[in-house]
Amino acid sequence: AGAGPAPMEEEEEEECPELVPIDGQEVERAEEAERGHSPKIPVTIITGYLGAGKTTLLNYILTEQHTKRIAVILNEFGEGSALEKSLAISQGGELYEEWLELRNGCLCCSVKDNGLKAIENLMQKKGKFDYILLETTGLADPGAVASMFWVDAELGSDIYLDGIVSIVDAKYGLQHLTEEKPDGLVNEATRQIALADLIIINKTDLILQEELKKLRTAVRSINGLVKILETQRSRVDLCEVLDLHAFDSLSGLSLQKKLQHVQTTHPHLDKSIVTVTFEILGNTTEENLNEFIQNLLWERSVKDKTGHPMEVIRLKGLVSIKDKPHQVIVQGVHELYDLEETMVSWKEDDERTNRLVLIGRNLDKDILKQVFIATMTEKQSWTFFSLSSAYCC
Ligand SMILES: Nc1nc2c(ncn2[C@@H]2O[C@H](COP(=O)(O)OP(=O)(O)OP(=O)(O)O)[C@@H](O)[C@H]2O)c(=O)[nH]1
Ligand SMILES: [Zn+2]
Repeated sequence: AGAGPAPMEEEEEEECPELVPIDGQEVERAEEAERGHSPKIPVTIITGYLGAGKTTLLNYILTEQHTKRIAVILNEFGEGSALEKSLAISQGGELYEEWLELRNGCLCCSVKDNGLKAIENLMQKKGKFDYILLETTGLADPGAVASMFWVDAELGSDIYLDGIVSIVDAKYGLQHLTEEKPDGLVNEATRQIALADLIIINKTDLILQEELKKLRTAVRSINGLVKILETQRSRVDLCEVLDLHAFDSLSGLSLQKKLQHVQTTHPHLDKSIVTVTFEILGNTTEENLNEFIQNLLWERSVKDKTGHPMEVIRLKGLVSIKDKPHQVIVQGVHELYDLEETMVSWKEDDERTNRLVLIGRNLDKDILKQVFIATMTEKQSWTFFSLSSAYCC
């Protein structure tokens, strides 16, 4: 197995946006209010294996960030089923804490039925938050939680998913990645890396440079697209963590830049989750693109050479749809996906192209390319599917 691609953050110095001054925010709010709606509130999901440093990161953010009113939702599982969740709100350095009562232990269901409602109620009582941080339990699949917020945004909620941040324990990260699961399931640590929009390798004080390099290579082999930071005590530049806009069309421009650097990776650890990326010139149609994605994510009918269905955990891309003047961003998390037109327009017809990045298992680049090309050229029978659909256990 070759090494992963060169870490892109070294080539591509992404400028850190300045924090918006308060009066700027107020102007923005006033404008929004005039238009009759308040700004949507971002949710950042913070995931990572047990003890990786999630709470340390939350506390760091709460102490560093003074201009935003941040609500923190902790999804800590106790001994039995989690019947309560603690919700902390920070304002001007003070921390309020409340307990949410949840009907069952499943965060995705309970937040949906009850948690989001609880957040809304709380906002009515205490005034709006500017930001929500959600710490998942170390064993959670962030995909389920992410899907929920993502779907909810489509349904007109005033909360939207901003990004998934995964913290990796520098000392035990490699060990977590190699953990065997029954039934050959992908282990949690790997899943958390595959889904992340940002990875923070924390506790670098505990390991040698050589070990850190190994871990970085393993992380990169799983997710060829993600930005990787290394920290101690989860101390990061907040602009690297907050307001990533990883799931909306605003990420169109930055994704375009990133897609230039991402490379297909090679299986590194046993569970062979890899990143596959390819580019195909030309136009596709919305119907054909939907069919391609649905065959992949829903039907699982796209198989590798040995007949195993390809399993996609995360999907991102910029594609060209016939007759659409702008690039279209494709986003997928597990079975959920979404197409959205970006602000980036195609300058000339001869540069129209489709770039996809898939993270998952049994992914075969050549087969994927062929299937994509086929859906571009063949006339598919017209079928109606809604663009995204809610999934929940
Ligand atoms: N040596 C070292 N210890 C750290 C670092 N960051 C956090 N810790 C410690 O690691 C322990 C776990 O950190 P937490 O922030 O509670 O981790 P967590 O991911 O929230 O843990 P759970 O919620 O239990 O899954 C705490 O004792 C922290 O003080 C670091 O960079 N270096
Ligand atoms: Zn559920």
